[in-house]
Amino acid sequence: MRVFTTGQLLGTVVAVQANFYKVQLDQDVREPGSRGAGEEVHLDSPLPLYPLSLLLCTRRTRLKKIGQQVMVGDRVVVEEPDWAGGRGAIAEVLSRQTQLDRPPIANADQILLVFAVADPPLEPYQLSRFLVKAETTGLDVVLCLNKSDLVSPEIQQQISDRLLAWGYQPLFISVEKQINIDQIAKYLSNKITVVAGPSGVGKSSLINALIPDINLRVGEVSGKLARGRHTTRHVELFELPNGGLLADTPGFNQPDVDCSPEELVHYFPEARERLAVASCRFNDCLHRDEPDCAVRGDWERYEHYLEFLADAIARQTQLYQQADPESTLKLKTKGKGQSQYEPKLESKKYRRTSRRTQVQGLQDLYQEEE
Ligand SMILES: Nc1nc2c(ncn2[C@@H]2O[C@H](COP(=O)(O)OP(=O)(O)OP(=O)(O)O)[C@@H](O)[C@H]2O)c(=O)[nH]1
Ligand SMILES: [Zn+2]
Repeated sequence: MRVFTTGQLLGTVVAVQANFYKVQLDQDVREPGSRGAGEEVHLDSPLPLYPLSLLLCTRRTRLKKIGQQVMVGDRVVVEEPDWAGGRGAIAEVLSRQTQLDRPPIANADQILLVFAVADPPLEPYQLSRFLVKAETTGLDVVLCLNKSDLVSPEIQQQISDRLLAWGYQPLFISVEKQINIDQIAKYLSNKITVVAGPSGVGKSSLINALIPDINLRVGEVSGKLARGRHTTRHVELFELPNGGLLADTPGFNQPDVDCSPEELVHYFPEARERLAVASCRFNDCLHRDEPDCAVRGDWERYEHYLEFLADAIARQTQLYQQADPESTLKLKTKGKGQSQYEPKLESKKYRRTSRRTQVQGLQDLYQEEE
């Protein structure tokens, strides 16, 4: 445990409920030999209401005054622990390594994308969409394919080869047959991981397998536990037995890829690979039918790229129109019959999005299914 000064503790915010923050301390203060703050705790005294490594905290007035928000995943300094009551106060928020705004999660390291090889069938286009969406966050993407018990090793090899060409190495698992669950656990250890994937692929089953006592931890939620099904923006981090935290989120079906047309290409590893060794003739190439394009070619997902690009352009046009309905959009024609709406005046609001804003775009991953 990193002790800043006497009485200060370091921990991670694992849940936010109204103005209360559930903070998991870095070390269970009951452990013998742990220092600081724990002096008043006697191991033989009656058990407090709260586990000692978990404190329900408020936010110091000073933080409110400076407008410092506290998010799930935040690393915080806790003061004035009241061990008997399981309470404390957040005095400081350490600077964030990463930040997702929708859902609000600080310091996530990676996205665990869960799909199934069958039941529901693996849909390349849907998978592609999820992958691109995940790439827009800037976090690492771990792809795991569940229900491997339902297809032969030959089929698995075919899927694997295909996805390798996309730039991803899938991990085949089966929650039901307990295949490669320990492998997944290794990937997740000591990291903050956001779980995502369509409905019915086995996310709940996987989480239950990874965290056997999760039912106890989410005892207040009834029915299908821990999936946050009844809340839109509720995010909770669950502790993995071997260290690390898992952000469970509601399922989602077809996430919208909401990036600009220019940046889309960077979310395809295959295209990135091409651009690493060659350049397009034009700086603002959108890789459609421009001459001397380094990206266009016979890679499987090029078709997906074109479809997402059309969406991105349509969305951008709509944005411009919303920004200034009076503005006359002129249809700019490029090369052979290729056309695109461009505003006459560049609006400051819509200049190229920064990496920072890109990182905020997970919203659609977490839209609740109807
Ligand atoms: N054959 C097989 N079935 C599995 C496996 N893992 C999960 N299932 C089944 O798949 C179905 C869906 O599993 P869930 O864990 O509810 O899937 P989910 O992704 O959480 O679904 P949502 O809650 O709708 O997002 C259940 O009937 C599971 O029993 C597996 O490895 N093999
Ligand atoms: Zn190009």
